[in-house]
Amino acid sequence: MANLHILDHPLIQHKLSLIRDKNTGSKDFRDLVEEVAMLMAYEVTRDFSLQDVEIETPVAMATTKMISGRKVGLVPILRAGLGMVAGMLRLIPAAKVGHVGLYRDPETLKPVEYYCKLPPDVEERDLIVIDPMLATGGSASAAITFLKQRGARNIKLMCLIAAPEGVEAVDRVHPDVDIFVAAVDKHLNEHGYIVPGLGDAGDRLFGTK
Ligand SMILES: O=P(O)(O)OC[C@H]1O[C@H](OP(=O)(O)OP(=O)(O)O)[C@H](O)[C@@H]1O
Ligand SMILES: O=c1cc[nH]c(=O)[nH]1
Ligand SMILES: [Mg+2]
Repeated sequence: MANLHILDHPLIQHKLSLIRDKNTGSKDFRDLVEEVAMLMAYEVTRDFSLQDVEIETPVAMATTKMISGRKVGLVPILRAGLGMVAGMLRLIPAAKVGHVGLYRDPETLKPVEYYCKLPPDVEERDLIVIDPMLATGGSASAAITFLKQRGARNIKLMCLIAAPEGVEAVDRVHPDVDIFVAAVDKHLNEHGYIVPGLGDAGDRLFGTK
């Protein structure tokens, strides 16, 4: 699939194994999710354009490069997407953060919206939707649809772990969206959980359950 990018850097894969381990407690889980999000941000921003700038080093004038004026927005899907925000802001500190609150109904597995607060100029920004888990794809698809309804056009999706079903679902509804993941797992189980996955990302981040 042309718009699926699997980020297989050794540091990302090593940390993802620790995140998956059921014996990793909430504090380490949070730290690792933040670190992996930061490492993934490095790849997700690879296509940012550069412009020449003139600077004076202690030795000479130089023509060098800086990121050109695109504005960036991060859009975590609540709750679990919050765990990835701080790591991404370490690399993209000028980004504004919008929040979309969705939970997945445990019976129907359909997303239910409960919150949406976005930067006012969302249509001018390059948006990165973030959520650790892409399972059926319902939540990510719904979040991207909200953003498009509010005028956003340039949207990427970044998740730690995806199920093949979720990648296909997002690609079917939003073929214009590039999807960045650290791993595509085997399948979903009968409760809609990714196998082998990491369990419930929100519960593991925040110690609920
Ligand atoms: O691809 P889907 O089938 O929609 O599932 C993925 C969604 O499920 C999880 O959220 P959850 O509903 O558990 O909410 P939470 O983050 O508040 O725990 C996860 O963080 C995604 O948002
Ligand atoms: O495996 C899954 C699927 C949905 N949400 C999670 O947190 N984990
Ligand atoms: Mg959850």
